[in-house]
Amino acid sequence: MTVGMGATVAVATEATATSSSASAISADQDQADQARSASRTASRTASRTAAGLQDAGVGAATWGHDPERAPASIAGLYFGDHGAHGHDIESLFIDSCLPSNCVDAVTNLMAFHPTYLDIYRTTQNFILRGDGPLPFDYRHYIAIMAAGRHQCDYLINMQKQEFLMQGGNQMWLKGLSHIPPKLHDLYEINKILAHRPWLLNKSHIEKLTKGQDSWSLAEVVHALVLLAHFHSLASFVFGSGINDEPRYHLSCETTRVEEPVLTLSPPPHSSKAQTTTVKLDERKGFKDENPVAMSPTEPEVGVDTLMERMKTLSERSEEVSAEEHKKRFEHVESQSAELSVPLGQRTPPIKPDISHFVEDPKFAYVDFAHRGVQIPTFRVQDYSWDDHGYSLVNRLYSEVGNLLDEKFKTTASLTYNTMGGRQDVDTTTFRRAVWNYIQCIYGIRHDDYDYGEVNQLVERSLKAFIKTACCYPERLTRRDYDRVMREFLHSEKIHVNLMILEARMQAELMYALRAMMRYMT
Ligand SMILES: CC(C)C[C@H](N)C(=O)O
Repeated sequence: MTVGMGATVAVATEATATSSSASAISADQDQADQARSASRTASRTASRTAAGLQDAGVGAATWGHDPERAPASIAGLYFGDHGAHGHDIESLFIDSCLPSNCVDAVTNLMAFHPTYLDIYRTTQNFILRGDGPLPFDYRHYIAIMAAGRHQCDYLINMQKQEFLMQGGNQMWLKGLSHIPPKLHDLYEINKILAHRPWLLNKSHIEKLTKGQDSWSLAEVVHALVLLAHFHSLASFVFGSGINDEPRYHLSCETTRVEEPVLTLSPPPHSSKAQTTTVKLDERKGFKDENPVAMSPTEPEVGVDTLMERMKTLSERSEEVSAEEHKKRFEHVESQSAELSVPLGQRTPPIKPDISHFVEDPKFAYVDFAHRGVQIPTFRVQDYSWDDHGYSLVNRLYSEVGNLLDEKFKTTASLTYNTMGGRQDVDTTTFRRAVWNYIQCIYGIRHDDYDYGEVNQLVERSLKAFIKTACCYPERLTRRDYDRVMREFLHSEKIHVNLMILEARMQAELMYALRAMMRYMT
C-alpha cells in the first residue's frame, strides 16, 4: 500500500504493509491512496508553511524501530548527552512549545512515537494557527468548550492561555453565558458529538447555518474538526494519566529551580528567539515508575498467549458469512454495554473553576443496549472516512482533509513489530482489533471485519480501559493506566492511547460529516 507520507513515516509504514486491511484503512483503498498521495505531499508542505513550522526532521529513523530507545534518548538529552540525533529532538520540542514557553506533557509522551508526533503537531498547529475560516479566539474557545465536556482542566487551562494570547476577550472566560450567541449556538453539537455522535443529524447543521449571524459551511467543518480533536485529546490526556498527575504537567520555571533543568536553545534556523527551560524530573519519573510491579488486579492474558492467538488468527482462512459477521459485531457491541460502569468508578463532580464552561453536565454516553432500536449501526461501507469524509473536509476546509488522513493512516499503521519486549512480532491483528473495538463503542461497523477477533485479542480489562477512555475519560486516573496492559512497555501503552485518540476522533468525524453531507444534498 502506498501511504505517500514521505521519508519520515517510511519505516513505520513499510513494516506494516498489511496493517491497513479491514481496519480504519480498507484493503481496496490502494488506488485512492495513490491518487491522493501527490496532493497530500504538496498540501503537507503548504500546511507546514502556513502553520509557520520548520520541518523538525523527526521520524521513526531518528530512534530506529525501537520506541523504548526514545525515552532513553530524551533522558540522554536531559542529562546533556545530545548525541547524534539530539538536535532533531530539540527541534521537535521547540516546535511544540506552548506560548508560555514550555514543552507540554502531551508532546512529552507522544515523543515516544516521533513519526506520529510529527503529523499530530502539524495538524494541531494548522487547525489552531494556520489558514482557516474561524477567527483565532473562536478556535481556542471551541477547544475549551470541547475539553469541558470531559472536565479536562489540563487542556482547558492550556487553551485559556492561548485564547488570551490571541487577544481573546477576557469576559468570555467567565463562562458560556458571556460568549457571543453565534459561538454559543455550537454548544449543542459539541455536547452531542462528544457523547452520542450517532444522534447528530442534518437539522443540527441547519440550525447553525440559518438565520442571523449564522455559520458558513466552512466554519462548521472547522469547528467540527476542532471539537473532535479536543474531545479525543481529552481521552489521551486522561488515558495517559497526565491530568491527575501534576508532576507531569511540565512547568516552566521563571524563578526558583531545584531540579536539574534542560535548557533548549533554539537552533539557528528557528524563528523562536526564546530559550525554553523544562523541568527534567517529570519524564524521568514517568519512566522510572514500574507499573508492572504495582498493585495486582485480575490476571491478564499474557503477551505470549496474545502472540499465539495473533498468529493463529492471521493464519486461519475461515470463511465467515455476512450474517455471521453482523452477529459477531452485535455480540461485541452488547458485551461492551455490560462494562457500563467501567472500572467501578463514577464521574467526579465538576471542579468550580471549570464548571462555567459546561452546560448540561449530565448528558453522557449511552450504551448500545439503551440507545433504542431506531439507531441503526453505522456501516463503514455506506459512509467511510476514506471515501466520503476525507473529500468533504477537503472541499470545505482545504488541506485539513489531507492532514487528518495522514494522521489516521500513520496511527493505524504505526508499528515497531514488537510487543512487551519481544521482537519481530506482527501486531497487525491486535492493533486492528483495538481500533475496531473503539469504533464499535460508537456503533461503527467495518463490514469486512470479523469481530470475533476482538474477543480473542482484547481482554476485558483492556476493553474496560478503552471504553472508559473513550466515553468517560474523566474517570480515569494514573492508577488505571498503571494497572492495565501490565506486560506492555510504556511506549506501547502510549501507543494504545494514541489509537484511542485517533479512532475516536475518526468516529466522531464520520458521524459529523455524514450529517453535513445529508444537509448539503
Ligand atoms: C501497542 C503495541 C503492542 C504495538 C507494538 N509495540 C507494535 O510495534 O506494533
